[in-house]
Amino acid sequence: MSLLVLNGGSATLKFALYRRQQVVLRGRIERIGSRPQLVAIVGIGSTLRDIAFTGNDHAAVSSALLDWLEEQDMLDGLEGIAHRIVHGGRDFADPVRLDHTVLARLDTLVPLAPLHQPQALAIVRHLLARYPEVPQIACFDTAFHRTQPWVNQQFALPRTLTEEGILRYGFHGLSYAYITRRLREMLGETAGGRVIVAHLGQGCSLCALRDGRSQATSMGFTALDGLMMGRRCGSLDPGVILYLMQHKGFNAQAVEHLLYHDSGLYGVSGISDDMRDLEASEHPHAQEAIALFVQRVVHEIGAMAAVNGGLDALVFTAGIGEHSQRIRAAICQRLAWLGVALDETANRHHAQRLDNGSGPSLWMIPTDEEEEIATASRTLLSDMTPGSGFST
Ligand SMILES: Nc1ncnc2c1ncn2[C@@H]1O[C@H](COP(=O)(O)OP(=O)(O)O)[C@@H](O)[C@H]1O
Ligand SMILES: CC(=O)OP(=O)(O)O
Ligand SMILES: [Mg+2]
Repeated sequence: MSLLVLNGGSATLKFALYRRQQVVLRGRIERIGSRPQLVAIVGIGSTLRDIAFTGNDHAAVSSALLDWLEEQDMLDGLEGIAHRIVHGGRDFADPVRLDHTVLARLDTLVPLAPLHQPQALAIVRHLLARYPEVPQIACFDTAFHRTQPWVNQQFALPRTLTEEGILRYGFHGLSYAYITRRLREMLGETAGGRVIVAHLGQGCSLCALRDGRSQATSMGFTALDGLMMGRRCGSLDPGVILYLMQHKGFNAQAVEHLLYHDSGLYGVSGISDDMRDLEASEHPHAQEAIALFVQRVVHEIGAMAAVNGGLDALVFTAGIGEHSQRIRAAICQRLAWLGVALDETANRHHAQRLDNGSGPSLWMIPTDEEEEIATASRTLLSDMTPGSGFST
């Protein structure tokens, strides 16, 4: 029996195939929307390079992936497909079986996550038609934050709007749940301290944890708020949007494009949304984009430390957090006031433990959203398919 996990990002599709509880195959397809390309595959002798990507959207790319997996006999005994769904709104927190009724409710959240929700739901619809008997499960990026204290979920807006669900939801919850589990395995009781996790990837956010639970996070109603990202600007004075609409002729669509596609590292550098390209560039605008990125992270870590009343541990994860020694060093240097002291050799070698023995502990922990999705789905799947072995 096997479980396929699909994690659709704005321009990526990550996948992992589990047999029992072991991952037997995983990989990622990047640049969906322009030139889909398989970047890495682990766990099987052959590669997906021979895959023909005839279409260029998430449903077409997932279809090509499924064709290939079938050809390799990898889907024999497929008993479930589990998805990362970015927005669960107020109604969805626990993993849920996807059917057309649930999909219709998740459709209403598309405007709150236009980079992620429509792509993921298109994949689900495609797979429901293709494998009608295979249960599909949604795991939500918002779920981990739903237990936050009331004050950290509110905007200072009129209550009527709050009651309609205009709240701070927060995202990257599957990543934070995975990191929390890893910290607990590594640290035991001390993992319950004042922890900040910095998920710095294409999307970036912070989470303040206490007793292993989310206390506050930098993303809000949508995945636009908080840190500067690859193409998203993060926190912005809402007055800027009013000004653009009232005086510069921007309509809602133009604002959406500006905020989700043209801003962030890409907009400030004018070069790339990818930290690797900016680090390699000597152009002053690339260096300024990096400086602003670090400034925003430092600023928001200060806020998260204030929420938690101090800092016992700081974790870096996701693409930039896992791979950029330069960004980690620049952030840690600016956090000396919190007692943060980086071991530069450990940082250069991308070691798991990064502090020099004094101050808060510092960590680099590769995230694994697919593993979290697989774990979160198993109980539901075992209830649906008794004897399947999903819970064993
Ligand atoms: N070696 C590296 N050095 C610096 N940044 C990197 C490196 N590898 C990846 N990144 C950054 O990580 C980003 C991708 O992060 P990732 O967490 O995989 O994104 P997502 O899952 O949201 O698509 C890239 O856009 C790039 O900015
Ligand atoms: C929610 C979000 O921003 O996700 P990603 O980092 O995959 O873009
Ligand atoms: Mg991501």
